[in-house]
Parts: sequence; C-alpha cells; structure tokens
Amino acid sequence: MTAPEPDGPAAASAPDARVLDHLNRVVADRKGADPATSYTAKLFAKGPNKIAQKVGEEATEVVIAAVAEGRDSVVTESADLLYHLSVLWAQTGVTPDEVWAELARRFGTSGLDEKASRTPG
Ligand SMILES: N=c1c2ncn([C@@H]3O[C@H](COP(=O)(O)OP(=O)(O)OP(=O)(O)O)[C@@H](O)[C@H]3O)c2ncn1[C@@H]1O[C@H](COP(=O)(O)O)[C@@H](O)[C@H]1O
Repeated sequence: MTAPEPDGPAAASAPDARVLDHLNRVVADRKGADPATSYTAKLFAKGPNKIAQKVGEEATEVVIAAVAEGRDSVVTESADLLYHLSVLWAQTGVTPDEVWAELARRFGTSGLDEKASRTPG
C-alpha cells in the first residue's frame, strides 16, 4: 500500500500539523493577490507594521482566552494567532522550514540548561 503524500490534497483538511504547512503555502500564495478578494492580501497591502500589530493583538487574545474564557476560546484564538504568524513569516521572508528546523535543533536541550548557559553566575 502506498503511503499518503505528506503534502497532497489531504493535507488541507488533515486535523494535524500538516494543516499548518498547507496554511503557510496558501498564505504565501496570497502575496500579490487582490486585497478586494483576500483578507491575507489586504494584510500584506497594509504592510509590516500592521501585520506585526495583528500578531500582537492575537497573542493577547490567546492570553485573555487562557485566563478568562476557557479552552474552546484558547483553541480558536490560537488558530487566529498561528494564521497571523504565518502572514508575518511570509511578509518577512522567513520560511516555515526555518522555524521547524530551529525547533528540531532544540530537541534534547533542556530549556533550563539553555537558560543557565546564558545567565551569568
Ligand atoms: N486561517 C485563516 C484566518 N484566521 C483568521 N482569519 C481572519 O483574520 C481576521 C482576524 O479577526 P479580527 O477580528 O482581528 O479582524 P478585524 O477586526 O477585521 O481586524 P483588522 O484586520 O480590521 O485589524 C478575521 O477577518 C478572520 O477571518 C483568517 N483569514 C484567513 N485564513 C486562512 O487563509 C486562507 C486565505 O484567506 P484569504 O486571504 O481571505 O483568501 C483561508 O482560506 C484560511 O485558510
């Protein structure tokens, strides 16, 4: 039996991390699209400061959801944050693979050890 393509059509609706790769591609494809028909293109047209501001707002909404609204809101606000972060990556020329590689590089290094290595004394 052939394994499903990691990047094939199923990735768009797969309820797992592949959906993030698909989202990143859709977002990157919206660069240069018509702002009248695409929210993403509208954000790109507003420029880097607006995109960064939206990431900050959505991150704050995740925090509010966690402390005051409950887990369902954390899910929806996290999705908003990841979408806007994807727009920020595309706008700054960061590829998702660079972020995945940085996360992979950190496996096996305790956060406490990493913190100690840059804390004097
Ligand atoms: N995942 C998302 C996604 N998540 C959130 N949003 C939009 O992000 C906006 C954030 O909500 P806000 O309440 O902050 O929006 P707002 O008040 O209009 O904010 P301002 O932009 O005015 O500051 C909403 O309009 C949401 O619809 C998204 N828009 C698009 N996507 C994905 O991007 C794809 C391409 O979308 P288009 O670019 O619109 O074709 C879609 O098919 C989706 O897969």
